[in-house]
Amino acid sequence: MRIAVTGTPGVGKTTVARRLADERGVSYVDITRRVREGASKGYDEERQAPVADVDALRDDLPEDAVFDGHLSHRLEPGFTVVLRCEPDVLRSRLEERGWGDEKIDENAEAEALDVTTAEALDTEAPVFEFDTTEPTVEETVERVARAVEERDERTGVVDWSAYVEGRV
Ligand SMILES: Nc1ncnc2c1ncn2[C@@H]1O[C@H](COP(=O)(O)OP(=O)(O)O)[C@@H](O)[C@H]1O
Repeated sequence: MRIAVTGTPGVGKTTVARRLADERGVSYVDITRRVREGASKGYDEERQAPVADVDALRDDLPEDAVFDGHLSHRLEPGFTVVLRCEPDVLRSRLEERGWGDEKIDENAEAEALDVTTAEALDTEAPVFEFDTTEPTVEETVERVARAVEERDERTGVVDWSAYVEGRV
């Protein structure tokens, strides 16, 4: 089965996807890296990032794998895991990466507004949403693995509306 691990930068995709792939003994696919290394069509100057070629990405994926990337839910997975993180905690994770304020604001806002979850729900795959704010990495991986086994589809597990209201 193909499992997509998606969400805003900093929510924990790489950490969780690598461990999940290890546990399941399947390939780990870094989708963002594939875009950077050629699965792209042009360059977005404003975002300073290549524009992903989703069709090219989709054509070249193993049958049994865990996909890591904020686009991975668009690659027709069998199951989508959307990781979530409280926006202020997310801000500190992104600050640790040395990201600039504008990029941090943009991503914290997208997280607060459930952007990735809404996109994932617009695809065919069942969606499992998981909050990584409080639990340890180990707890998160265990819960995600169990949810995949049990096909425990669930969304609406977080509500960051207070964050949005605090900023209007
Ligand atoms: N429960 C958790 N699940 C995943 N990552 C977590 C969790 N709690 C804290 N983290 C930390 O958050 C950071 C997430 O980074 P990363 O996995 O690269 O995110 P992403 O791939 O979404 O950008 C890591 O430093 C990780 O250790």
